[in-house]
Amino acid sequence: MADAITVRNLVVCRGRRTILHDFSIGLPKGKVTAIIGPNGCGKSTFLKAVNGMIPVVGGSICLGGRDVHDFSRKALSREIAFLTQTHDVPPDVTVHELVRMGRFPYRRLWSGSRREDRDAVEGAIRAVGLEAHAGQAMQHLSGGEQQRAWLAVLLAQDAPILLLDEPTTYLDVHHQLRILDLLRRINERWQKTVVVVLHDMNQAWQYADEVVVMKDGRLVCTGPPQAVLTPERLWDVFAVHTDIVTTCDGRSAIVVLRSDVSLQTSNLGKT
Ligand SMILES: Nc1ncnc2c1ncn2[C@@H]1O[C@H](COP(=O)(O)OP(=O)(O)OP(=O)(O)O)[C@@H](O)[C@H]1O
Repeated sequence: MADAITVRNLVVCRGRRTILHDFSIGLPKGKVTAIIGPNGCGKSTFLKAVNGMIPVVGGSICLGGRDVHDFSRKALSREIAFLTQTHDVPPDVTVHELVRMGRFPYRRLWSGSRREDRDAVEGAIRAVGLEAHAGQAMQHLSGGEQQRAWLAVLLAQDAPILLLDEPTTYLDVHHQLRILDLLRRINERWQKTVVVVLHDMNQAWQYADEVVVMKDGRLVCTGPPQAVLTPERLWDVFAVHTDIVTTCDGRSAIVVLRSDVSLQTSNLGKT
């Protein structure tokens, strides 16, 4: 299986701190890869580096043999669409106007709105189920509706690689699964490469072809969910006791039994 993104010996620093240490990985083309790891381990930093948004101190990040830093911003946006964790929306921008911004990589100077742009925007709004809100200002939408609007921007961008940083934050459980189903469908129908940061290990278990486990800015391991998300590893990485159970529909799932309370309570008396 070819890699859509090849990362070799990546080192990223923020200020004086090294956040990613000698990080090497291949993210397989046409697959759904979930990245999991504790808060602050460098997941967002990794996605931002892949999207060429932050400087790297060492190593390389290549798309089809070409370093991401050799692409112009517009050319890279035709290859990678990135849904960040937080968003700033200019006041009074409607959902439709926002999603139209996803077509920026295809705009030419002086060209008006083309039919394919309009189709892409309307298709993306439909895909996330926001048709009824298309004319509404973003600031009047709920957190979950706003999140779906941002996802529509990503879909309208129509890049072969989608990077998503916690796309299910703010969503109720129904919409979380709807978004993950949608990503799966997009992946299967158009063979897009999806790389998604998830905190819910069961979502990674169910939706990902590959899971990347990170800790302290380093790669712990990568592989199919069942091989990677073992109770032993989840203990090592998250300090939680888990079990793998069979559900009533014959599938398997991870159950979190308890966290290592002793680790937390032993610190309570310290100031
Ligand atoms: N601009 C910055 N300046 C300084 N430190 C930063 C900056 N951005 C991130 N960091 C630090 O880098 C580390 C990794 O942050 P990052 O956001 O990549 O973690 P994460 O794994 O995505 O965390 P979370 O699960 O909480 O979203 C954190 O300790 C964070 O404080």
